[in-house]
Order: sequence, then structure tokens, then C-alpha cells
Amino acid sequence: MSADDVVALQPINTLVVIGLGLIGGSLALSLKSAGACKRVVGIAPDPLVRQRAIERGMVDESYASIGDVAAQLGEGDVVFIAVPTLAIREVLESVKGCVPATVTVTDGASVKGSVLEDVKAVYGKVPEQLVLGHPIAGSEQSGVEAARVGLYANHRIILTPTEETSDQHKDRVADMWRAVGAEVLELDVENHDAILGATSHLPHVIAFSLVDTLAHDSHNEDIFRYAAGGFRDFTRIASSDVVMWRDIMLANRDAVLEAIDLFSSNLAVLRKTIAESDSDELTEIFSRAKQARDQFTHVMDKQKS
Ligand SMILES: NC(=O)C1=CN([C@@H]2O[C@H](COP(=O)(O)OP(=O)(O)OC[C@H]3O[C@@H](n4cnc5c(N)ncnc54)[C@H](O)[C@@H]3O)[C@@H](O)[C@H]2O)C=CC1
Ligand SMILES: O=C(O)C(=O)Cc1ccc(O)cc1
Repeated sequence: MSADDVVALQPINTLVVIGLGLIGGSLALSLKSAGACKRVVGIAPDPLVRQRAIERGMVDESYASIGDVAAQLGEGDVVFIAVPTLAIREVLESVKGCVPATVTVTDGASVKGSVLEDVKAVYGKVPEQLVLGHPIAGSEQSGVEAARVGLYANHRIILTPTEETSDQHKDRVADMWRAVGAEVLELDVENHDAILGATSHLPHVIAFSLVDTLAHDSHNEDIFRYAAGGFRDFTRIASSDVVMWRDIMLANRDAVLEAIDLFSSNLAVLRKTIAESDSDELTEIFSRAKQARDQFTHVMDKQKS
């Protein structure tokens, strides 16, 4: 199914978003704009965030804690957890204490293995109402002001259901994402973390490390003044939220280390090729990379059009 197809959806009664930043706020705004849920409730510990979410029309009501609204929830309602990866466990503890088993509970964290471990630790099992997910959409911006309608349109959402996840809850979450124009895919947790470790987490490691390296080069105080467009393109993601990325690296440590090791050994090959002035091999490596990247952008552009 293409993301542009009009789909018949079960509307959500109440959507509760825990964490009113880029990811949670954008889902709230997008579902409201699509008319795909009757009521949106925001949960945020910071009163200023709660106020801005109301002012921006992101939520109808906002509370400091899920306990303030949980008793009103039931079948047909969805709780979406959109907080930094290592804050998920604490949020699950608060959800477990008060949210009925009929309510669909899902998340948007960038790492799925650690969240699955958190679920097992908190619930002692994987409840059928839990549907773990990850929107492959976002940016280097964060916070309540960064949220926007349309963030998920024509983007992919990966769900990582386990055998315990019920079809009914999974379908509800898939419908929710389709209502905001996303394409829904499924992966198992381990594959998800290995793939995202290589394609998302490693690029952030490299971007943060490159900027940190250059910023600490005492001989080059003015170094960024002379940077060309390529530097800006390549390092945009080093402006991303620090807590979010610290959590991702710690939560997906093994997959990230594996990706760093593979990259380091390929970088060492490239270094040797340059040191030896091996023109043929350099042409070969760059041609392979250019072809792969051109093919990737062609596929991505076709998806957008
Ligand atoms: N930023 C991105 O491009 C993407 C982020 N993600 C994931 O989505 C999640 C949210 O990320 P963003 O929305 O970008 O972050 P954000 O920083 O914009 O928003 C997170 C919000 O959660 C709040 N928060 C933190 N702990 C909380 C708690 N215990 N209870 C309630 N609220 C709490 C923060 O105050 C903040 O308002 C993260 O797990 C991230 O890895 C997934 C895909 C893309
Ligand atoms: O800013 C970018 O280009 C991103 O890569 C956004 C992003 C960040 C984290 C995710 O888990 C998914 C997407």
C-alpha cells in the first residue's frame, strides 16, 4: 500500500501523548489535522511545555502525570510514549500502575531492544497491548516548538511486534500511523537495532565526533569560518539533542560498537589507499560509494513524488 492511498481507519477515541517534543507533538498535531482522533491529551512534567502545547492547538488537555487521566481510558484509546530512550522505563512504570489492559500502548523510541527489556522488567512479561514502534522521520530539532503537522507524511514507521502482541492492538497502531500519511513496516527487534545502528546511529557518532575533533583543534580557531557547504550538510545532525543521542548510544551499545568497528576498518583501508597514492583503488572506492548513494537518493525521490 502506498502512503498516498486513502485508508479506511478506525478513529482513535482519546490519544494520550507522553512527552510533548518533536515526535510526540508532531503526532498529536498531525492526527488532529487529519481528524483521526476525537480527543488529544498531553502529559509533560514541565508546566511551560503543557501551556505551549495547549496554545499551539497540539492537545485539548494536558496534565503532569498519566495518573491524572488514566481512569478515563479504555478500549479504542491509545497511549503514545515519546520520551528519550532511557526515560521509557520510568514512564512504563507509571503507565503500568494505572492504564487499563484494554488500552493500546505504543512508543517512538529509536532503539527497540532496550525498550523491550524495560517492558519485561516492568510488567514481568510482554503484555498484548504493547506495540513497540519507531518513526523513521525527524530532524536535528527538538522540543515542543519543533513539532509540526506533516512530519510523518511519506515516511516509514517500523513496528517491532513480538509474538505476544495482539493483532487488534497492532492494527490500531498501524492505522494511527497511516492516518498521518506514513507507510508502516515490520521488523524484529534485533534486526531493527542492527540496521538502525548502522544507518542512523553510526552517522550521528561520526558527525558528533567530526565536529568535536575540529572544534578542539587549537590551531584552527577559525576553522568553521572557512567550511564549505559539504561540511554543513554532513554535520547538520551534530546539532541534534544531546540527551536523546546519549540515550540511543547507551541503549544500542552493542550494535553501535559493531557498526563503529566496521566503519573504522574501512576507514583504515581508505587511509592506506590515500597514503599509497593508489589512484585506481581510490577511484574504485569512491565510484562504489557514489553509485550506492545515487541509487538510494533515486529510490527516496521516487517515494516522495
Ligand atoms: N528527534 C528525532 O528525529 C526522532 C526521535 N525519535 C525518538 O523519539 C523520542 C522522543 O524524541 P524527540 O521528540 O525528538 O525528543 P524531544 O526532546 O523533542 O521531546 C521529548 C520530551 O519528553 C519529555 N520527557 C522526558 N522525560 C519525560 C518523562 N519521564 N515523562 C514525560 N515527559 C518526559 C522532555 O521534557 C521533552 O519535552 C526519543 O526516544 C527519540 O529517540 C524517533 C525518531 C526520530
Ligand atoms: O535528523 C535526521 O536526519 C535524522 O536522522 C532524524 C532521526 C533521528 C532519530 C531517529 O531514530 C530517526 C530519525
